Amino acid sequence: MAASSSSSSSIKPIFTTRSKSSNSSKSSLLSFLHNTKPKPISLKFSSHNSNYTTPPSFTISNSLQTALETSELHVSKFQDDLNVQAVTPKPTILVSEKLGEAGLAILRSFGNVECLYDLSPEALCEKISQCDALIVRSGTKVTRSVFEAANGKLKVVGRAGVGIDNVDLQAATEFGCLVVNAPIANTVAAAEHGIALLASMARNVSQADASIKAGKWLRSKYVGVSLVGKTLAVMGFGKVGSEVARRAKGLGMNVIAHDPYAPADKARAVGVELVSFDQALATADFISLHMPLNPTTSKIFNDETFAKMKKGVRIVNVARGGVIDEEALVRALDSGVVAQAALDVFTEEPPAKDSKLVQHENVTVTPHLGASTKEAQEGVAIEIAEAVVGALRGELSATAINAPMVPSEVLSELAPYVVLAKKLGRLAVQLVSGGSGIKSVKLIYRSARDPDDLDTRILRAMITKGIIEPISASFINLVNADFTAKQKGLRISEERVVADSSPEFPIDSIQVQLSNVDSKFAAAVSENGEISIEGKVKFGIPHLTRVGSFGVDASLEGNLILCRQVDQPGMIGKVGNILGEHNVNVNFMSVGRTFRRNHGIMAIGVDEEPNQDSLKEIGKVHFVARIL
Ligand SMILES: NC(=O)c1ccc[n+]([C@@H]2O[C@H](COP(=O)([O-])OP(=O)(O)OC[C@H]3O[C@@H](n4cnc5c(N)ncnc54)[C@H](O)[C@@H]3O)[C@@H](O)[C@H]2O)c1
Ligand SMILES: O=C(O)[C@H](O)COP(=O)(O)O
Repeated sequence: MAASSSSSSSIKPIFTTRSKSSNSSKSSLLSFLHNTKPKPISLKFSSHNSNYTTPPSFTISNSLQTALETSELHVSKFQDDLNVQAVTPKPTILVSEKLGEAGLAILRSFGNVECLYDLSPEALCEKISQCDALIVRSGTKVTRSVFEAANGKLKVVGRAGVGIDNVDLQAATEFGCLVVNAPIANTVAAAEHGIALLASMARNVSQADASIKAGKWLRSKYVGVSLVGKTLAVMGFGKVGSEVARRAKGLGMNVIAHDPYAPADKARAVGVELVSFDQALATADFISLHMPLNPTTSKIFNDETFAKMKKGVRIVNVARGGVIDEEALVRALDSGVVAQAALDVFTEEPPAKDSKLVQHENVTVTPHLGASTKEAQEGVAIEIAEAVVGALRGELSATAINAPMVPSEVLSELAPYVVLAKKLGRLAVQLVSGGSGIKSVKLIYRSARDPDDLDTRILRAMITKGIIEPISASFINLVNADFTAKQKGLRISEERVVADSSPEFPIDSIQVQLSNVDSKFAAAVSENGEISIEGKVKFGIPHLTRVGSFGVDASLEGNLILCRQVDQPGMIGKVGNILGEHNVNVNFMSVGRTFRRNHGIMAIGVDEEPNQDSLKEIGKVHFVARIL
């Protein structure tokens, strides 16, 4: 290799990416979920990825200062000995409503648990800034003020139950706070309560009970109606609705259902016909509500829709009070359009003592007891405690409401690509010249897998995080990456390219393209005028494999120097010497060129971060510097 001695070079040749070499830092996906100072939590993945030789336990460190994090991924030989709590300060978990003992025991084994029931909104706001996690049921309103008062400390809100209408999800997302729920454990309890209300309403059980206790014996007043042969419309054919349908069929009812999102085959499997909203209202003798409360379902049962119902219809609501316009229901009861209603839930809980609806003689009420069986409460407590502890450990939750839900086996497989994704995002943003604002990002995944068999949401979130974190004043995590990107006017699109390789590995390569921006490293600009970089995972390690039009092979570990050069003998030696003189150890060099003796780039991996002097000197090497 020969270095030319001719002159006339502009000296802005070097682009470096730096990294924290942080084997000591045991930060985790939690710091990626919540980005305060890196907290030492280790993230464990199961070991079925054949890229690994030892059962992998990764430490993903997170440092805002570092431009490109490397040395982040390492295989711990002490995985089984790693006691998470020993390396993690105990998080504080506030439980604001009664939770089953089994769940509390799980929480106590992990953090400091404070059970403070019946906190006023003000007291909750005051307390929350000391809490890493908050666990609620339906009685605690987790408002924007709570997230504001948390001052960045609150990492996860756990809803011990299904409905998350009492949590301001938008605010949670903006503040990067993960929300998880416990969607499974109370399904049967809610369905059983629905059936209990249905039967007791039809047979006037609660009214008759009250009258007999008041010393009366009114046998003819409380003649009921039969269920068998009647049509029940289940509104919302999800977990609870389908269980109610199953049970109602067992009672000999004809069951129809309305749910705009339920698959017809799921209904068919239960022997239920899916019908339109209006059809359900017009046909049903009984209507049972099982949809969530959200802006589209709020007061969906109102004067107009009651008018479409069969006269004398009977309504059960174990979903949410807010799906009914309660004043309209009183009018429908008074006019006889609705013969009876059985309600477990109310717009305001508890409802006003003089509520006309509650006091109505044709209304049966219970105080939001749907989920209140011993079995369901123990189950919910365990379900939510595990979800919250998992989130605090940095694991992605399968019940996350405002973040991609990634099953653990998928996460395990994607783990090295998650690291690659973040590094590519970080690298891409550093290639942009100072004055350019990034507006459009394209992510291209090359994979032999069927698109349905590859969930890229977490990769997209990681690349987005990598790109916007350095250009954002607020902390960015998986929860708020997309939101913040949108706020910044960043358009992110994804493309899948079918690769001709083995589907054994989920992804061949990930390419990040930034369009309509100038680059401080001209070689990173592809023929199409975009900043373009591509990476692959090789033996579990993220590699940079393409910069602009140049193929390279640089492990994204340690510090990386990228420089443009003219391909000719002597270049590697020259640059290597300069680094050696500055006591910077080179651990690899990769040269990419379009064709022989033409322009190329050099990717140099170094153990120590090179100082400005050494970079300047490298810049003086003519054929390294000249073409930049
Ligand atoms: N009373 C209680 O104690 C209690 C207990 C458990 C659940 N719940 C409530 O019951 C509801 C259902 O719970 P789940 O676990 O079955 O939830 P789920 O998500 O499994 O089911 C909800 C279903 O409603 C459907 N849906 C959404 N919008 C709809 C609309 N406009 N019309 C008809 N269907 C619509 C969805 O597609 C989904 O299939 C929730 O509101 C939950 O909070 C109450
Ligand atoms: O949405 C739910 O899970 C139910 O409404 C249960 O609410 P609870 O936890 O307040 O009983």
